[in-house]
Amino acid sequence: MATRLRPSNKRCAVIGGSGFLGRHLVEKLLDRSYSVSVFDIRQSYELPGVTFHQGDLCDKQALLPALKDVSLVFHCASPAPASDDRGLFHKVNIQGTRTVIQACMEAGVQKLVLTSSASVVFEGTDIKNGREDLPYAKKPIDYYTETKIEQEKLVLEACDKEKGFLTVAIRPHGIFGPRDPQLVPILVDMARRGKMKFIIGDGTNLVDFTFVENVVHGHILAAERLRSDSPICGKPYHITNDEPIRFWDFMSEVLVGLGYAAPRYHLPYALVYGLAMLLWLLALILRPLVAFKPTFTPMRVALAGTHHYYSCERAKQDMGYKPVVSLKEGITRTVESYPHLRQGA
Ligand SMILES: NC(=O)c1ccc[n+]([C@@H]2O[C@H](COP(=O)([O-])OP(=O)(O)OC[C@H]3O[C@@H](n4cnc5c(N)ncnc54)[C@H](O)[C@@H]3O)[C@@H](O)[C@H]2O)c1
Ligand SMILES: CC(C)CCC[C@@H](C)[C@H]1CC[C@H]2C3=C(CC[C@]12C)[C@@]1(C)CC[C@H](O)[C@@](C)(C(=O)O)[C@@H]1CC3
Repeated sequence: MATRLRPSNKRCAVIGGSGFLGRHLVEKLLDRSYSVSVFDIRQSYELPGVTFHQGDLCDKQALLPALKDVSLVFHCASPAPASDDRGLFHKVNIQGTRTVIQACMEAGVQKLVLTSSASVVFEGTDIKNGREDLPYAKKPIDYYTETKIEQEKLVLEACDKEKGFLTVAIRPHGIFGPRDPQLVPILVDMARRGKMKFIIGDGTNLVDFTFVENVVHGHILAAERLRSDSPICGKPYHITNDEPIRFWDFMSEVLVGLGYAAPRYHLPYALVYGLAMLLWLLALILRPLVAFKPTFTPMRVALAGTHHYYSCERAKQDMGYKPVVSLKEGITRTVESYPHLRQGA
């Protein structure tokens, strides 16, 4: 029996759909009766109704089959920030994104929603209620952010109403939630290694952490409002929980929720940042001889010791965005989703 084709505007592809954000996005799109194809370099799950295409997004011929009869593409693939692999970031986030844009145009895709990052404007100094018109960081702190800036520029510049190819960039910050691979697991690993006894700085710095379902909600809102007469074409949008929280209160709530002690002793921010820079340089110099990855990178220390929270007023105004899960509920659901990371597990 022929499968009933959904209207073209309900046929989408999620590039990076095997990842943390990607899988939550796929699940919500299925709930909203989209037909979904996933393109990813790895397959991390199976879901009824999802067509998986395995390949490297840098390979256009691998990409094109996943974009057949698709009108909407979500691009949420990226190498893991912790890899700190400059060449890989450049290959995937810059050259690969060019390939994604070319493939979308060749395949007749009408809408491309990019998952960017609020940190494209972050240079390691305080940002309080930052708006989207802040300039891109001239000195990004790490290679990941350096390539996320170029990636966002490529996608927003590709927006062309005449050609019927509309793009928008979503800038989440500090995504957390069930199945997150890089925040809670790394935090717990540090706690288990006795590295979470200290608070970097005075502990009062406010930051955004965004529950993953709110990020998904923002992506789908943008996709469904992306039309040639919409104000969102070719623009970036912060999507946050709209509840800035003290960085160290968030860390403590997650750690205590999982049975670990909260950080207690303060260390001067400048001292820790200077040490992190020294360690980074040492790792760079010794890389040909020995590969080691410092836990306290300059980016992580900067994120831990400065204010960095962003206004999502533009998303509220242009897309009617508001968070669907509160920070408190998000933290509770996240802690409950990691029984294997509990102290003593
Ligand atoms: N996690 C956060 O806090 C956060 C915050 C802001 C923005 N982002 C952005 O959100 C997106 C998703 O992040 P995540 O946390 O889900 O990461 P993730 O690592 O869980 O998912 C990324 C996915 O991309 C895939 N991928 C990587 N290279 C690929 C390639 N060459 N070809 C095909 N697939 C490839 C990976 O296999 C993975 O499944 C990324 O673009 C990231 O920059 C993440
Ligand atoms: C106390 C330690 C120094 C920090 C321990 C927790 C740490 C592993 C996370 C705290 C903030 C997180 C974060 C990202 C990764 C994990 C943390 C550093 C992030 C760099 C992931 C990529 C995103 O694009 C990001 C830059 C963003 O804008 O959301 C993230 C910023 C926060």
